[in-house]
Amino acid sequence: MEYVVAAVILLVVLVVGAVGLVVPKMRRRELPPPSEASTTTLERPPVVEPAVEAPPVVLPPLPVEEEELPPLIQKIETPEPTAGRLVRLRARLARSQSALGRGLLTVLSRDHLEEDDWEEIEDSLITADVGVEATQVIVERLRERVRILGTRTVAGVREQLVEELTAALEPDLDRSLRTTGHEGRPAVVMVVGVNGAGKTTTCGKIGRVLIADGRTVLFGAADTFRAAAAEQLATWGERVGAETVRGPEGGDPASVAFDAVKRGIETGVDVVLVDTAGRLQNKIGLMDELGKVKRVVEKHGPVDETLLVLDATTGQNGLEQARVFTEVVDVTGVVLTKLDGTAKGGIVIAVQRKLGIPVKLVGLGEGPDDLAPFEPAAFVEALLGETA
Ligand SMILES: Nc1nc2c(ncn2[C@@H]2O[C@H](COP(=O)(O)OP(=O)(O)OP(=O)(O)O)[C@@H](O)[C@H]2O)c(=O)[nH]1
Repeated sequence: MEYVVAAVILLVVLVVGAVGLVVPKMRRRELPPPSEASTTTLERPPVVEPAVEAPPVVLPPLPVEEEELPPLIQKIETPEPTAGRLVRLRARLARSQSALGRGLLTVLSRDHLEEDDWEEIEDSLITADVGVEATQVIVERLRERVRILGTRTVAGVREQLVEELTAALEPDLDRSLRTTGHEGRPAVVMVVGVNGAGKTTTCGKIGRVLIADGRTVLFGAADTFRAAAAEQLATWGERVGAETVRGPEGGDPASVAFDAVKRGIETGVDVVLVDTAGRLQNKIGLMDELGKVKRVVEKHGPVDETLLVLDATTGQNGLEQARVFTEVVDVTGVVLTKLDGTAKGGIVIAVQRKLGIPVKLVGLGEGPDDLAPFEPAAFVEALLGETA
């Protein structure tokens, strides 16, 4: 019996041991193939750590790509200061004029100046559009100085030439723009000239000159013949934050000019700039119309400045046009444009001499700030270039 009990106990122990070995193996086989993590989890139950306050994680800022959005309001430009513009733009002039300076100085530096040499000097000046009359005066004065001085150095001759050309440009003329407003009324500037001389462009550039000098401006687009002109002027205005008064295409230019000044009075600007349509001096009807524009504007008060825009590349022909304009409107100043595109810078002397009106501004390129107040001495220096 004892043997039987012992055998049963032994059997039970064996059975339990066998089951203990087999069952875990079976369970493991049922599990999906273990990953490292899952193995760890199975073999080591997770330890519950005591709650500790984790230090704040400071992440570096993510680089944000800034998308360039179109500006809702167009950026208002700050025009270049006007002081020293002519000196800055002198290279434009020198490029096309240096032949004149070189030619004159080469002849003037010769040991003995004969009649032929003086004729050569005259020809150079006439070719540069200085005009016959002015050339004769300049050459006469130079001859006199050379005769008195006797020996000459290149530097000395250059200085004399600078002095004579500057004197021919009448440096004492008042070239300031009359843009001082009146009691409760802005100054009015009218811009006139033949087709394509550069009136609209110049109007825009003058606006920038005035704004650069701290004035407020309103444009009047009285060129109602050419729809693009009003558009062009409005664009100039937008760029510098100036209002433009326009009328219907083909409308009455005098009425647009009148409305522009009226608006200028209401808004209290310093200067109203009135752009007019280009017209040929031989078209009597159009010239009469220009006179009307001026008279209508003058119902508000006198026009302070009437600027005649002349294209320097038209040379002596431009002078005849200019003369007719001075008969119709009282021109108070000349703007000579496109001087960057001609080798005939001497036209400035001829214009002033023939019209007796000061050149107040010169255009030296198509850029918005390529308009400079005219300074005779700086102009002559640029005209002669860095010649030796
Ligand atoms: N190189 C150069 N071009 C200029 C200058 N001034 C004006 N222009 C150019 O001359 C062309 C005619 O200028 P506008 O201002 O349209 O002339 P406009 O007198 O108003 O013309 P109309 O309205 O047809 O009478 C344009 O292409 C201007 O860019 C300048 O000083 N130098």
